[in-house]
Amino acid sequence: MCPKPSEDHRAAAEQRQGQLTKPPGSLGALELLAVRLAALQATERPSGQRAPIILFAGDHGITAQGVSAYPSDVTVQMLHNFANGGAAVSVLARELNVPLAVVDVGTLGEADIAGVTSDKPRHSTRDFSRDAAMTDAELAFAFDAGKRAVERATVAGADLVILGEMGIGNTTSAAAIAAALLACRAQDVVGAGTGLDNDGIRHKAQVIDAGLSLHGLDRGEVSPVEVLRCVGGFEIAALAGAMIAAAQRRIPVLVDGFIVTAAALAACRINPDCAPWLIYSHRSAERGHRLVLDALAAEPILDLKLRLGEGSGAGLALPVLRLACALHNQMATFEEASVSGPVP
Ligand SMILES: O=C(O)c1ccc[n+]([C@@H]2O[C@H](COP(=O)([O-])O)[C@@H](O)[C@H]2O)c1
Ligand SMILES: Cc1cc2nc[nH]c2cc1C
Repeated sequence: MCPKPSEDHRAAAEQRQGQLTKPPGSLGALELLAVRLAALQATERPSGQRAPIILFAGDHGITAQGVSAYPSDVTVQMLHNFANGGAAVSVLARELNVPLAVVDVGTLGEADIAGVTSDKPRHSTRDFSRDAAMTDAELAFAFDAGKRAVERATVAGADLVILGEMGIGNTTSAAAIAAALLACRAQDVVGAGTGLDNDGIRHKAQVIDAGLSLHGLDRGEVSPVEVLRCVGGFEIAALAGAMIAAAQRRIPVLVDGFIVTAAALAACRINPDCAPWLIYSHRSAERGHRLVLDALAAEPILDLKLRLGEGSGAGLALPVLRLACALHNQMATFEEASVSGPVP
């Protein structure tokens, strides 16, 4: 069970929005965002100041089938880049003045990396075109690793958490999860990922359809836990666990791109009560993202043709969210500013 947003605070925030010196609705989605955050944070003054980023990384056995434009080595190489402050999300975290926690929940890396938390059930998932990606125990471990990361990142309090991921091959896993849960063909949700050409995308779709058929996940009415176990990734399972853990702690989540949204779809199927706590940062350029967002009735904040991952889209949406709060909290009312309301 997850708690429900505060309807009293939502009503108070809606009323305040109606009194601020602007025509009603003129700040569009920013008004809805501030009202929604007020309800989630159960406060009259919503905030996005304390917004730790948690980035989960894992490797994928399915890369053996030639489904990514990059080799699996890049996942661990990027962990070093995150730790050294040179990745896109590292720059955003510095500029936004938020902490970045990087958690290795299943990369191929053998050695510990300074600045990266290692909490992994196994090095890489299995190739889901041959075997289930993980065992029940490995799935449970990764799911709980997500929960542990939320606990660590929010001990000092958090207004929300930003969730991101890194894992070569994970758009294949995310598309497989989406196709299984939305009961559609892989071709409806598959995309270029890090940069496949059209032939590569067709091959990727065939690999996914064959995997779904092998695991009996192409027949609708599938268990979301079984979908995660058979075709998921450790970072995707950790993301789903983190979302449910955050919702249980009344902490809103800023959801990043295609992969984090696929994790959100799984989390919402596992525990529908977590849905109100998930805020979608952007519409990714990855082709399947629109369909998954629509299935979640999600209206993302930005649409900037991003397709990087790492939590970078969510980082870019954070200033909009912070400014929506500042406007809500600081604008004068018609009465305070002695401004006339609409013509009666
Ligand atoms: O966030 C997105 O929408 C997104 C779209 C395409 C690719 N990515 C990133 O690219 C990697 C996966 O791409 P691929 O082609 O290896 O499956 C992974 O590290 C993701 O963070 C991320
Ligand atoms: C370089 C690189 C950086 C990334 N960040 C997230 N996914 C990525 C994939 C690649 C290939």
